[in-house]
Amino acid sequence: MHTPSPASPSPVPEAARPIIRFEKVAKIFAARGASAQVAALSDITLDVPEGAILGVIGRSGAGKSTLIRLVNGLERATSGRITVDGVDISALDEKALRAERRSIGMIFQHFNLLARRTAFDNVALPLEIAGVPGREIKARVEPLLELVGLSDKRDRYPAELSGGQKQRVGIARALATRPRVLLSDEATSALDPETTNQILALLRKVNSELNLTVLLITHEMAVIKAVADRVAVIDGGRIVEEGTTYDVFAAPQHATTRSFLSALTGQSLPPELADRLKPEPADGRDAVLRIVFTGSHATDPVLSRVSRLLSVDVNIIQAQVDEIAGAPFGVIIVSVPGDTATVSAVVGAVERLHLSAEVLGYV
Ligand SMILES: Nc1ncnc2c1ncn2[C@@H]1O[C@H](COP(=O)(O)OP(=O)(O)OP(=O)(O)O)[C@@H](O)[C@H]1O
Repeated sequence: MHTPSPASPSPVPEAARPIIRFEKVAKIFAARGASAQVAALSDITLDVPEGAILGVIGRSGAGKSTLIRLVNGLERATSGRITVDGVDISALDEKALRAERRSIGMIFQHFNLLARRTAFDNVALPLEIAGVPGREIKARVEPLLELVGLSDKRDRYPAELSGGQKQRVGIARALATRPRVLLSDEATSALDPETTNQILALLRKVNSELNLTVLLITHEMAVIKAVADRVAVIDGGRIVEEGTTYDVFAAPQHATTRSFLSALTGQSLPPELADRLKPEPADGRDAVLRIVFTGSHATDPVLSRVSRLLSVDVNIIQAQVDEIAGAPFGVIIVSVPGDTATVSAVVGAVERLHLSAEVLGYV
């Protein structure tokens, strides 16, 4: 049951310098007519390390779009500071902001291509606006079309392209001015799963080949799992959890994170079992445990060791081995006899093998 990720991310050193920084940022939308004011973001402090792909995940209305739009100045912060490569975006006037946007590429859910321009001319547009001479435009656009795999579609109009091809044009256009960072606003939400994986693989490719930092927003944990080195979970305008994708998947701390993770296969219980699960132990009930296998221990024969060591029957209910950020990751749901002594012996034995075990309930 191995789900291949689009590409294996290369680890970003923990100590990489932050290229995008949010420092105590708040955004309040003013009241209008009968609508009250909205605190869209509160106390956001977040670093995006250079060369990383950081994914921000949250439900509808959590503040994701507002957060990403602050980075290229499409929204202005009410308080706090946002810097991109040391430049304080919140302090720029409109003219300086337009110049700065050349170093901040952006791609969109609905691609935002100009219908009357070919693929080539869409990619060329930001260069035309920047006053780059025609010959140089050609020399820059052609390799970009090649990079995104669209050389043979250069003269096609958006209406003649598939969703995935349109997003490839969007990516090439975002890269035209050689940005240092790329913002991705739900770039795969309008695409089917296979095309989503291809576009995520392309993002990973441009991230590693161009050392481009990517800040993406999404409402899908599968996107985070496939492509992000780090993840920030946003809820009600606040970041409730942040860390490497691997650590957050292995040990989610916040209820919102857990609920996003439960949508991924292997994390949640089969519904029939979930319905029967009781919070308290009782005579004759078995305990249901979730054991998470990570890193170098992901493929250890832990269950047979625990079973042999403690002479306990370990019954596997569900098992999945996967890959997150290029490293193996497994989730196994088991049941064991539910008496307190056995449960704590099993949990202790699993933890001594450097894995984590959580009692989900009793059946
Ligand atoms: N221009 C605006 N004026 C007033 N309120 C706004 C404005 N833009 C966003 N909001 C409010 O700010 C909050 C956060 O919105 P935002 O669009 O950032 O959320 P989101 O996480 O991107 O949601 P979705 O996934 O649905 O796009 C919401 O309550 C929204 O109604």
